[in-house]
Amino acid sequence: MAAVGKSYQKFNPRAYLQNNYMPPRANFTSEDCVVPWKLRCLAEAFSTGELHGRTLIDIGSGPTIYQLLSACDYFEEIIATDYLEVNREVLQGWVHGESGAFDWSPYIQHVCQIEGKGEPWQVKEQKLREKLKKILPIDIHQPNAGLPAHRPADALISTFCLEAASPDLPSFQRALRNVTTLLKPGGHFLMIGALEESFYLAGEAKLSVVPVTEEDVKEALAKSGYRLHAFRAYIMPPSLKIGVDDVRGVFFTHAQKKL
Ligand SMILES: C[S@@+](CC[C@H](N)C(=O)[O-])C[C@H]1O[C@@H](n2cnc3c(N)ncnc32)[C@H](O)[C@@H]1O
Ligand SMILES: O=S(=O)(c1ccc2c(c1)CN[C@@H](CF)C2)N1CCSCC1
Repeated sequence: MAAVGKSYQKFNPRAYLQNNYMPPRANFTSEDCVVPWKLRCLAEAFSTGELHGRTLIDIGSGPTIYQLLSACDYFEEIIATDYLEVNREVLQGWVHGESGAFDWSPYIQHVCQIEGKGEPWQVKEQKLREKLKKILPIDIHQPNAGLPAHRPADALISTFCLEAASPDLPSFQRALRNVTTLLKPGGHFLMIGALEESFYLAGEAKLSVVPVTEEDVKEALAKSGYRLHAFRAYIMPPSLKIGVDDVRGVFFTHAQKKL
């Protein structure tokens, strides 16, 4: 794992955000685009009311918060985590409303629109800032993902982390087992990730990704003691392949840790 950690030392959060979360690659013009698809998967999962409680932990948050927008109405506290201090600092900057922080308002506006509650986006933004109580270091390859002893979380979320931080499939499966120890029995886990991706760029950094298929993800979840509620896949259109990665598709999965 030392090699993975070393490769992340050159990870540039701003380049990463540029490559994946800014127009033209990231756009909301059509519900068929991948960003609306991801946000809709998350909004629908939380709208069932099945996921709620005291604490939600986001595994490998990176410099992004879009993945937490639909969660903030259902949890008292949200804990973001990342391996890199540079990413934790970017998140802290957004929480504090620092000038120069990434503008997530298009994402917040879109989520308010699809949630259909008439919630002003500034209200949701402030709510998430208040709920984002901790931003902690994490290493998914360590027991308990290296987090300090903590009451089991009521739910976990993770987006594009496990496959992007694991050199091979056994490592991916072990990492899932490690993060699962953070989740209470009966707790829910929402994961979004890359299908059959082998690399991605983030400035100077070229990161290796373990290519996973739908079957690989389902098998890993079963091995970690989850019951699968939903699995959806989005196939990346050729227009979105611009060289910053070789992702073939995106998966969304909703799983529940067996009692
Ligand atoms: C592709 S980014 C995903 C960021 C964000 N969740 C998103 O949806 O865009 C992968 C993240 O995994 C983090 N990471 C790398 N190695 C890790 C490890 N061993 N444990 C936990 N996170 C790690 C990186 O710092 C990076 O923020
Ligand atoms: O949401 S995405 O599907 C997305 C978003 C983030 C990532 C990937 C894909 C693939 N590489 C990951 C590296 F691990 C990061 N998307 C890619 C097309 S443009 C908008 C963002």
